[in-house]
Amino acid sequence: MTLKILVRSEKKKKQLQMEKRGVIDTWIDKHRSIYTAATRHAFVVSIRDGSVDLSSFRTWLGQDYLFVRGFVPFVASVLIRAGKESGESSDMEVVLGGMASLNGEIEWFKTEASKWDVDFSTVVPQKANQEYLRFLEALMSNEVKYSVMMTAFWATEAVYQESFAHCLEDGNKTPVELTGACHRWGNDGFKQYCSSVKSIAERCLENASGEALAEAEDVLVRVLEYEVAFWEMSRGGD
Ligand SMILES: Cc1ncc(CO)c(N)n1
Repeated sequence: MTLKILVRSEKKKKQLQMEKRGVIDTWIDKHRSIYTAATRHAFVVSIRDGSVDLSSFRTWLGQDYLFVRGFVPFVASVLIRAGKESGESSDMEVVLGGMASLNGEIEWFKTEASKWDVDFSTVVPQKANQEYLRFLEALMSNEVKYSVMMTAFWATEAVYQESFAHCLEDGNKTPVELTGACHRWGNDGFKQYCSSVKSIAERCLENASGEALAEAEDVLVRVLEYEVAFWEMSRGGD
């Protein structure tokens, strides 16, 4: 290949890659500071550098167990909408896969609770947890557009994926007792699943009205804010 043709084909490749960037990436760029706050929170960074305070971890564990129990009905409602609105596409299978992994997740929380001596029956949901779940509950309404719901669903899962994958990246000093949590959300399968959910959301947003786009962007930012507030709870210790 001559140099000219090579340069041209590289340009073309770049163009194609650019075209693949969807509206969600544009929003993340626009709201980069809150996105980083959600995915590189001090609690997550402390897991990665090994300085994590175990009482913070126990607080997070108890609160996240309650969150996940509240998250299941939200995912179930996404599943119902996927069955109704996505026609022949595979949205339903993707969401069903997410539901299935939540089953294992709840079991994992219980095992961790006994390991860390956390008694879930006495854990009380904190304000940030309640508010986040109330927000997700409002998104379960039939009035909420499928594209908006999917955007929220993706953002919730993606924050955990990005956060815990960071704790496993090169150079980490993550304590071995905490690698289970990191693998749960930081593994490649979960990354792939998040990417499938993102593609669904992007496909819906491509055909969305201006109003739906504005709502989806707003919901994305709010999820990121709720995630930051959720991590913040761990600061309080038990
Ligand atoms: C707060 C929170 N956000 C996202 C997830 C991922 O499912 C989780 N378990 N908890």
